[in-house]
Amino acid sequence: MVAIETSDLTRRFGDVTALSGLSLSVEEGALFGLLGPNGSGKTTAIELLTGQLEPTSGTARVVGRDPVTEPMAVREAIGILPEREDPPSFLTPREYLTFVGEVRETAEIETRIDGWADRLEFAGVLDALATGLSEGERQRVMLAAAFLHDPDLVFIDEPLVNLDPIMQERVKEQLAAYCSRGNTLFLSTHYVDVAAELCTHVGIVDDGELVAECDPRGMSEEELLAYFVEEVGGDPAVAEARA
Ligand SMILES: Nc1ncnc2c1ncn2[C@@H]1O[C@H](COP(=O)(O)OP(=O)(O)OP(=O)(O)O)[C@@H](O)[C@H]1O
Repeated sequence: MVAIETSDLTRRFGDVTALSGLSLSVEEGALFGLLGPNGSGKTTAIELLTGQLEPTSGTARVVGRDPVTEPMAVREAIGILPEREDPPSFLTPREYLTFVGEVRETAEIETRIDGWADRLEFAGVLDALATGLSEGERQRVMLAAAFLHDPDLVFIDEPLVNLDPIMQERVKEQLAAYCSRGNTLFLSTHYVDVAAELCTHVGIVDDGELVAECDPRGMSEEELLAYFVEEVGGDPAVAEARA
């Protein structure tokens, strides 16, 4: 079954074409990574697929629904962690996650909050005001919010930003476990190591265009980096320096 399908999806902002003719298919159970340099269109793609932005042209289906005509149905079916999002400073993580759980009509909210706080190691700050949380703690709370109602498909823009190396490993384990249960993840990242280590499929975008797709399993990080640099027309010395 297909979780996400796009055809010629395009978004312009005035003279800037943020995303140009994206045609993509993501199977259910995939851990799909949209990999691209800064400004290549990754966030725009996520915003189009999650119904936050309307395309200039082209179409998308997400869990069988059209994000333009059925944005609420898409929103109900998915989880999302945008690139820049924090829990409100005047609420505790527990209060914020309870609110999200209630809006999402989540069963056993308390148990799920405790479960995610244990898995992502923020139980110690569950009842502290969010204003005092570190960047990494905020990111973990927001990750928990994206997964709290146990959606079949989750979008995450730059999943490991602000996390220390130990917590990065913990989050990678959780993301892989989520997909191993048959769920689908759509990540955007400009980190090749994240794509190489985690993803079952990678799409490379450059300047708003999908320039290549590959299965990174069986590729080393260096091989994926060399492939990425070649596809985005970067300086090969960057990849050679890492080999
Ligand atoms: N609301 C907007 N108005 C004008 N231009 C925009 C808008 N949103 C995005 N753009 C432009 O579209 C292009 C793609 O932006 P986008 O944020 O999708 O890239 P990205 O790959 O997510 O970048 P990064 O990795 O730096 O987060 C950029 O040139 C950006 O300046």
